[in-house]
Amino acid sequence: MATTQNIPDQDALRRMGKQVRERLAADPRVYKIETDKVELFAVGDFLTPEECQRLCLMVDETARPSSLHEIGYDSGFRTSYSGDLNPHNSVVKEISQRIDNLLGVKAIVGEAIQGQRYMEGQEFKPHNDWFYTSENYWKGERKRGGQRSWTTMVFLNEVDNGGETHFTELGIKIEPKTGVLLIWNNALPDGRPNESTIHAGTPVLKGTKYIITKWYRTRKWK
Ligand SMILES: O=C(O)CCC(=O)C(=O)O
Ligand SMILES: [Fe+2]
Repeated sequence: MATTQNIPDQDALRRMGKQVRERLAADPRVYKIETDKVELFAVGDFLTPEECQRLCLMVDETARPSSLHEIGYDSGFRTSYSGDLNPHNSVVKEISQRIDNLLGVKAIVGEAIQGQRYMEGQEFKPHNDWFYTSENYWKGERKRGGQRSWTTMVFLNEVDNGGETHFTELGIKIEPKTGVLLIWNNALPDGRPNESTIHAGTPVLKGTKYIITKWYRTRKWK
C-alpha cells in the first residue's frame, strides 16, 4: 500500500529553493557547476585575500575539536576543529550580510558563521548537511529554526595537497581556492532532502585548510 511520508518543513524548503534559485540565476557572478542532480554553484573571488587572512586568524582563535549531534570527536568522523565566529565582530557581520544578500534571504534564517580548520590528516567523512528528523536531536533543531535549506561555504586558503570538498555521489571534487564561495541546495526542488548532496572534506595531506560555512534554515534561527 502506498504511504505518504510527512516531510518536516517541506513547503518552506520548496519555497526557499525557488527564491534562492531565481536570485542566483540573475546574478552574473554566480557560476553553475555542471551536474543535474544537485543545485550547486560557485562564486570566484567572493572574499578578498585580506579578508580570508583575517578570517583564518579568527578561526584559529575559536576552533575547538568539532562536535556532531550523533557521534563524538573520537569516532574519527569529523576530525577538524571548528567554532562559531563572533557575530558582533564588524568584519564577520559584514561578510555574513554579504552572503545573505547574495542568496536574497532574510538574515533571521541564517545561522552564525562557523569557522573550520583541518590540519594534516584531518577530514570530515561523507555526510549530508540536513538534520535527520527521525533522530532525537531534531526535537531541539525543529524549534531552533527547523531544517537546513542552503549551505554556503568559503575556502579561505589553498592547501598543498588534499582537503577537497568531495561530492561523492556526483563524482565532483572541488579544490580549495582562496576566496571561492560554494553554494548548494540541500533539498530537491519539491522540498524533499536531496540525497545526492552527500559530501566530504577529504583528508588534508599537506598544509592546513581553513573554511567558513553558513547554513540557512527554513525558519528563524535561534
Ligand atoms: O571541508 C569541507 O570541504 C566540507 C565541510 C562540510 O561539509 C561542512 O562543514 O558541513
Ligand atoms: Fe557538510
